[in-house]
Amino acid sequence: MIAFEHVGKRYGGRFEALAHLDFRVERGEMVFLTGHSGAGKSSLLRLIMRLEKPSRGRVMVAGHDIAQLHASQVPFYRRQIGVVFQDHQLLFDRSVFHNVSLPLEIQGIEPRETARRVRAALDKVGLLHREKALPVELSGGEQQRVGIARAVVNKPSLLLADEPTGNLDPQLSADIMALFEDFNHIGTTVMIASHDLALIARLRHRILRLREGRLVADERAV
Ligand SMILES: Nc1ncnc2c1ncn2[C@@H]1O[C@H](COP(=O)(O)OP(=O)(O)OP(=O)(O)O)[C@@H](O)[C@H]1O
Repeated sequence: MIAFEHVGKRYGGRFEALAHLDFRVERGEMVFLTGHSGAGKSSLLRLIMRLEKPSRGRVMVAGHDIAQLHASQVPFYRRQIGVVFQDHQLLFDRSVFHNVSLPLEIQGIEPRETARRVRAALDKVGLLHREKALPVELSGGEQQRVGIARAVVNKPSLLLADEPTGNLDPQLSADIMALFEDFNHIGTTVMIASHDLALIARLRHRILRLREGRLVADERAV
């Protein structure tokens, strides 16, 4: 699904945020990405989203070198990727329903189909009964689940998350990770950047460890 081939990323002049990255993630895998602050986790995810291009090497996704995509193809490429952020980036003047429907509205999906898909996504994250609520009326964990519903409403084949439990207490963090596991069980490839070492060690998935932009360990659960 994802292959990094000798990938390096420099910002500006000489600073190397990522270097010599070589790894593959197979379709249907669930992988954690960890490392200290500044190790390059977000940069790596931004390369997969094609928000950045590598300075060296190739990032292959579903068999394509994504640096070669024409600008007009990039929106279609991104639609197969669901993204969850730490601060969930919800629109606070829109209901839960409308936050989740936004990606479908942008694509021009007709309203009845949109409503069906939004409710299916909200159902999966356990928030169907909150569709009319505004984000401020929800707890932090519920807000993050709205962010996840929005990320999966397009049924992406790849789900990326950048510190999705960063602001949550341990129980809510475990609940959110269980939700990612549910999506992984139905075939979605999942990659999660997290520095919550205790939590990710318990979950027993593959862990890629970055240190100063290099891959220093690739640990598979036994
Ligand atoms: N757009 C940018 N321009 C210049 N430097 C950048 C840019 N984005 C990231 N960096 C630098 O690249 C390095 C890696 O940053 P990155 O955000 O990928 O790390 P991270 O592991 O996600 O850290 P954190 O957990 O703090 O978000 C850092 O030194 C950062 O300052």
